[in-house]
Amino acid sequence: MESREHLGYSYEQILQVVKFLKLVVPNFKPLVGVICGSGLGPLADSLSDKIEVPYEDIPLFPASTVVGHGGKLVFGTVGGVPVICMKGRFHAYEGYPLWKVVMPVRVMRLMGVEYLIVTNAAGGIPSSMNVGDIMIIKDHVNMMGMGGQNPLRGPNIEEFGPRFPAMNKTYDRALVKAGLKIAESLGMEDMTHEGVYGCVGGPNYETIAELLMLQSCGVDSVGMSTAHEVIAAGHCGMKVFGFSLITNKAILDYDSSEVPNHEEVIAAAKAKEAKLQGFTEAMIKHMGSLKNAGPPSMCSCGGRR
Ligand SMILES: O=P(O)(O)O[C@@H]1C[C@H](O)[C@@H](CO)O1
Ligand code: HPA
Repeated sequence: MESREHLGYSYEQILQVVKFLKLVVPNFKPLVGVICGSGLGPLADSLSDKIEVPYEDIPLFPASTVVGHGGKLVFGTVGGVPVICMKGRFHAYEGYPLWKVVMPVRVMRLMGVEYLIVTNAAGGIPSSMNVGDIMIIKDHVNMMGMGGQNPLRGPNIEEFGPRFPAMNKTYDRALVKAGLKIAESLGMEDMTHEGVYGCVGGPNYETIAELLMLQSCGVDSVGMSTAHEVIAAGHCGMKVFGFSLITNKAILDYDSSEVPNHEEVIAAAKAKEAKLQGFTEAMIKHMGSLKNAGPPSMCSCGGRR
């Protein structure tokens, strides 16, 4: 066969990472995976009985290079629910190919994760969204994917999922509704929205014309991550819940004197640390209760696991 560009880790390489982690945390089967967005690493701090593994100690793992992304896998529990947390994610703009960006999602799946919580820092487009609000993600527009940059590009690994996966059910509706209810029960209803996340490549923030285009496409929050992880998670049958922390308002006015910057992004995340920890913990407990009550794994991963 004609040779093709190298497009990812093999199933065996991902298993190799899983085998390493199972030696570090024997008998630990996480139900929930959490990916912490920019400045949102403290979401991992509320885990009990924590075991932290720096990315540099894990075979084949990329390194976190962005300020506000810690660079550790954290294992622990929340209300008795076993959780694996990525304190620090990888972005395409760091120079990583997308198959590398999503490798930890596949590792999580093979460790046993059934529910994935993705979080991010993002710019808020509707004027009703304020800095410090959260937006529960009901769907995404993946600008990078539409240009052909997709973490599933290349040979399909059948053990994870099909060649042509559907994406219309990937943000689990029941979890979106549960998230809205949980936010209300925590007194967060005035700061909680439901909307569509738009993924751009970064690392520059958007021009005004780009933001206006995204707005006209139905995008409510804009960021530089998440969609790739969600695609990989949907491909291997995970149930996904996600939220954006609105760290800055999209600037749509040519005469505005404001300029978006990463410092304000980190500061906005710091200011909401406690609330977001409480919200994420409640979502994890809810996922634990679904597992106890409901039917077994919905994963499409078959074969060799
Ligand atoms: O990892 P996330 O998507 O939360 O980080 C956002 C996007 C860029 O990495 C950075 C820009 O400030 O924050
Ligand atoms: N645009 C893109 N990514 C972001 C933003 C933004 O305004 N804020 C935080 N991450």
